[in-house]
Amino acid sequence: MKKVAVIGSGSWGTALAVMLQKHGHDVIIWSRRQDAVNEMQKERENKRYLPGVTLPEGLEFTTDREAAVKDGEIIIFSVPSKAVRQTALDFAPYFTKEQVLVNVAKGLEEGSLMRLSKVIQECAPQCEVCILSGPSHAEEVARDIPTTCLIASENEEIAKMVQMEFMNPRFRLYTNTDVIGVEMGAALKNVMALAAGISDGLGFGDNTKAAIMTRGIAEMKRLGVEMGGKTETFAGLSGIGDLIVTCTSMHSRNRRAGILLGQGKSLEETLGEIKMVVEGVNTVQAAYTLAKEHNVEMPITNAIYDVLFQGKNAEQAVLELMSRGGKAE
Ligand SMILES: NC(=O)C1=CN([C@@H]2O[C@H](COP(=O)(O)OP(=O)(O)OC[C@H]3O[C@@H](n4cnc5c(N)ncnc54)[C@H](O)[C@@H]3O)[C@@H](O)[C@H]2O)C=CC1
Ligand SMILES: O=C(CO)COP(=O)(O)O
Repeated sequence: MKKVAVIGSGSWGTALAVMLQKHGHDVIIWSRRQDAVNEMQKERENKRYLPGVTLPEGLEFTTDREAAVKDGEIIIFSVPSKAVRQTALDFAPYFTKEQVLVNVAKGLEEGSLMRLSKVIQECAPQCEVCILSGPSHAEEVARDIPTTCLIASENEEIAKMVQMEFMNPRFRLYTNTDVIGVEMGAALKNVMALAAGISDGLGFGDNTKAAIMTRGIAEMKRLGVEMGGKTETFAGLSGIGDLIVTCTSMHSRNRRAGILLGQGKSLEETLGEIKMVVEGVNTVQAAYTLAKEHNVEMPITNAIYDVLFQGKNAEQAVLELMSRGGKAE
């Protein structure tokens, strides 16, 4: 079993650390906050981000970057997309070329609109970077609920190594070499989860949700393929799989944010209430810009952009989506 370091002590980083430690790895979590480290050490719980889950014996915590990664053979990056570049730059001097970095954040970099594995690779060119993605809420993975994900890397050997290390009877991993398709699916499904939540918040039904998911995956695929991803990846775990879980689960931060928006709360009020990262908000802006740049039709994305950033009434946005000219499927 390889030693694992987890950078970031939010819900996902903590859940992965708990799961890997319980299944035999030696895991250390790096947090930027000393009070979080103290609490996790003393109380054996991450009360803010993963309440109700006991942190297993042996799981360690630190705020010291060098100490966090010096023995780690696999390093998990689990900070929100907005923090990925700075975190990678801060850690880069301590990484060695033997270490494999696994990004688990789902989003695109604000401004550059880059995929996150590219951002990390740019900051730490000495390391292999791969991606863990798929339908996997932290709240369930931390409780050993059977989950399937994938490890994506153009280097299949690296993907297989991480797959073999991280797999256990409660956490099944597939490999995938379509890094672009995987990362675009992971990022764009959060936009659709906002849409699904808004629909729920407006009081619409299962028909509406099915429409958002089906037409949503169509536009996710259009942009993803235009950017170099493969069509079939969008039918897999990091496409339709993650779309299903995020659009339907009450664990989803993006869906819950959508529900509040649909109920009439402002974006500011909504983010204040969720208290965890809602990646779809930044991704809507990125996807909106990329769709324009690549001349790809993304009606649901555009509608969510208008609701979030142009003050459009959500019900009006739905009406406009439904009243577009007739099309062939
Ligand atoms: N929570 C989940 O079930 C899953 C989350 N993800 C992705 O993982 C990423 C992290 O999400 P969560 O753990 O849910 O977030 P979270 O909201 O639970 O925690 C965010 C963590 O990042 C830290 N943080 C915030 N700003 C930072 C900065 N500038 N520098 C360093 N650390 C910073 C916070 O202190 C906190 O520990 C996101 O991209 C999310 O989409 C992916 C799969 C599942
Ligand atoms: O990516 C996720 C599940 O696969 C988590 O989604 P949320 O960020 O919406 O909770």
